[in-house]
Amino acid sequence: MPRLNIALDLPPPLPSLPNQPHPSPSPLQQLINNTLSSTDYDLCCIPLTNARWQTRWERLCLRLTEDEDLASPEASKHREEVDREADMWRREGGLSREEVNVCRLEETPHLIGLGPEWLDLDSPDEGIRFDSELALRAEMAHAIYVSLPTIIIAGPSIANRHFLPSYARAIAGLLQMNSTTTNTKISIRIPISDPVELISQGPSQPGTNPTQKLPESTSTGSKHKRMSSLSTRPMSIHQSQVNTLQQNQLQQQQQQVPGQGVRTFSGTSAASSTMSARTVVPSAAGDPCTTWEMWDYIRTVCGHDPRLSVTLDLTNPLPPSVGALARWTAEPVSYIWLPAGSFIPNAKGYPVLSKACQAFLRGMAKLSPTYILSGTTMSRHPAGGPTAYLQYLRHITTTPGPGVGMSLANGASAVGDLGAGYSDFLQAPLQPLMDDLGSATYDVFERDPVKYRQYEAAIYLALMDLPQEKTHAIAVAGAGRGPLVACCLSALVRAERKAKIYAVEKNASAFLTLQERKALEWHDAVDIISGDMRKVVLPEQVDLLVSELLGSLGDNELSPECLDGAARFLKPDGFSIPMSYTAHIAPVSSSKLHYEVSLPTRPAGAAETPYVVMMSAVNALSGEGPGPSGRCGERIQQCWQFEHPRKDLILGDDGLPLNNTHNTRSAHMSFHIPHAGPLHGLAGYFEAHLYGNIGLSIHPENMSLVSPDMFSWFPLFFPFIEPLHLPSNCELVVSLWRLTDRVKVWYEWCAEAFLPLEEIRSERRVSAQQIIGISSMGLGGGAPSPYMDAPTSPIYPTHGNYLAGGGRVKIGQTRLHNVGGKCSSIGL
Ligand SMILES: C[S@@+](CC[C@H](N)C(=O)[O-])C[C@H]1O[C@@H](n2cnc3c(N)ncnc32)[C@H](O)[C@@H]1O
Repeated sequence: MPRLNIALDLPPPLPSLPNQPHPSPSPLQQLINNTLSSTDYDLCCIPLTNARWQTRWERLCLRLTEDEDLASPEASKHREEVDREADMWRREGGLSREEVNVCRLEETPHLIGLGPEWLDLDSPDEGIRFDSELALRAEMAHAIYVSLPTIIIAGPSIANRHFLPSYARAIAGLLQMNSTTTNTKISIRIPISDPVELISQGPSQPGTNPTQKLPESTSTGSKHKRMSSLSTRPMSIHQSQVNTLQQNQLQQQQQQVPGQGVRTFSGTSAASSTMSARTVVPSAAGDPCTTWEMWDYIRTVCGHDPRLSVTLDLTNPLPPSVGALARWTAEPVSYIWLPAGSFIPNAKGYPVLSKACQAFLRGMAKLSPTYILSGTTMSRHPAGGPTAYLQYLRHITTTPGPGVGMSLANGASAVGDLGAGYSDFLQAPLQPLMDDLGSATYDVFERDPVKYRQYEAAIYLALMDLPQEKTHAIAVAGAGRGPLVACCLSALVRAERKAKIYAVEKNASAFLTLQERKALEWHDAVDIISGDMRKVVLPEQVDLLVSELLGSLGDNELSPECLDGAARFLKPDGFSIPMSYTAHIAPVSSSKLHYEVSLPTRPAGAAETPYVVMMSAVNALSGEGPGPSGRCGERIQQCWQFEHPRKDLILGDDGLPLNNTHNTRSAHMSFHIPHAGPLHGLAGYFEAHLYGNIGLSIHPENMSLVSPDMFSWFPLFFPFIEPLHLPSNCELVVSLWRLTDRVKVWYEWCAEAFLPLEEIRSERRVSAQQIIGISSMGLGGGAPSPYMDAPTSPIYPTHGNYLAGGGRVKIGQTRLHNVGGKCSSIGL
């Protein structure tokens, strides 16, 4: 496993600023250098600014409480002066020298900067929100000035979900600062879980501590005891609406029967009349997603900016659900914050991580996050001292073990060095029919011993079913540089059968290699024929038609069309190897792949094109089982099948089918989505039945049984232009078509999301009326729908095929992608 970076959150005190001109190195540089040279840490992490900045900001931006404000003439004069100073600061912005911990370019290369914890971008107090944003912009400007590689910004407050839009808008604004010139990245520190949600959903992971004290901000909703000094001004219409809304919510909450209501969590800050607004987006039992949902909201508002990432904070307990954890493997997690408190003591008192946490970190390794260890000097564990955390973490991150989530990276372990650099890299699928492959591409194919072993085994079994005394005939259609011809020759020897082999290849360059092999190795045992298998004529009919024209989805390199043309070669009782193949898909989430397909440098239509991808930072969204409604299929579902040879086709005089309609296909599949996530695309796989019990498979759940360690094919990725947000326990209906005209074949795809009524009405989720109540709680929202309990509600119809097995509420859909093959197609 590659070595991952580990950073030390430097404990206070930090060195004071230099007191002589241009010291080199500066005191901070010296501290960083000493730390990195005397330990095995790679980076250091410190707050960008210090307590003086907090003091000044609070003095300028917060109003004194009535107790503090003596209302004397001197006091109000003083207040006026401070207000003036505050407005000057609001106009000019900026930090002063003694307020920053980092002030020189040379100090930042090995540094991660922390933004202030005390800023409140989502405060219930509108003035505090605005002044927090101004303050953070000053920090960002400084971070950009000193070329800080990353600034980690404290995440939004779980208690203030209602004001998350303000938080996200402020971050979007930061990303715009010097956006064309700066490399400074922003990482949002998001807790791995919301302890309140975990407690309400049941027991936590063993080795974690669900009862630990909630962070202050979680329970109060406000980080500041005072109000904003801006709040002394006339209240905006928005703010007064928010206040009314919150009061209504509080009343509703008080009227609700305990245990059945909308979960709100509100508290008043000590001296503020403004309330917090913990509006929990309802999550299904077993899917703690509050904190992920906050991140999802922020990055969506920020347009999936590549300079924005997550710092996943493991201070809170891990959610007990593996699926809830696995979603982070498809997110841009650049940092993992590991406080000493997240370790547990082993029998000898050394700090170790729970088994669940180890598995989680191993699963995250594919994202190459940097770990930040904090609180290591606080002597929380009896043995090992401050370096014990680092040594243990190095051990965990360099030794392989089971990780969370299903691997979608077919053959990734077998491909080894050959696959280096392929992770999440988008490759245009090969078009071996339209294009002529280069020798280097054939070379890569031929390095996979498993594929040819399977073919040879299948050919051997087929030969064993032929009589020994006769001389048979075999056609290898699409022979390339000849490896399948070699497989046939070996199988003939093993099976003690005799056969003439005909090798057909349309790539004139590959045909040169075939000529050479015939001259030097095969001689009369093999006849080579140059041309398209749909047109060439063989001197005799054959017993076996061997081909490998399979793409990642099976049929996407036009194996069906080519083999329709080559079926003429077969005797009436002849066999094709492969005999059949199937296409399979699963809905996936991957912000990396979504970002890659959406890059402005890609050609038009790039986001409506299927790609071959060795999937790594990808999470499967679908779950096993039928879902709450009983309507859904497996986690990875079969779309369709092709069989060869087809005997039911009407053929023309040339022996070819009159048209290609028989090769069109359509599939409509329902998937259960147990854990909320954004749908970014579909992962496509194939399985081929070669002969007897021999096959090829890149289906993630079957590959290790059917053709273990085969690495010739990576999955196909069908992207969605716009991610579709899927809530937990919803149903996703995916439609995929294989279409064709006279000159090409193409795929079209789209998806729809539904929330089953069973789920909405289930005891585990809030009642349907409450759902409507929640969705209408935004400003201007009305009362719960009067149609809710009507038997033939237009919102929740309960009859008709479409809703067979119970109703469901449509919650979203994508557009149809690649209509008419306008963005991608495969030439016939
Ligand atoms: C995926 S490669 C397989 C090559 C080789 N059989 C192997 O397994 O390594 C497919 C081969 O079929 C050839 N091919 C594709 N369509 C063909 C057609 N219609 N007629 C003849 N050859 C074709 C391509 O040029 C290419 O060499």
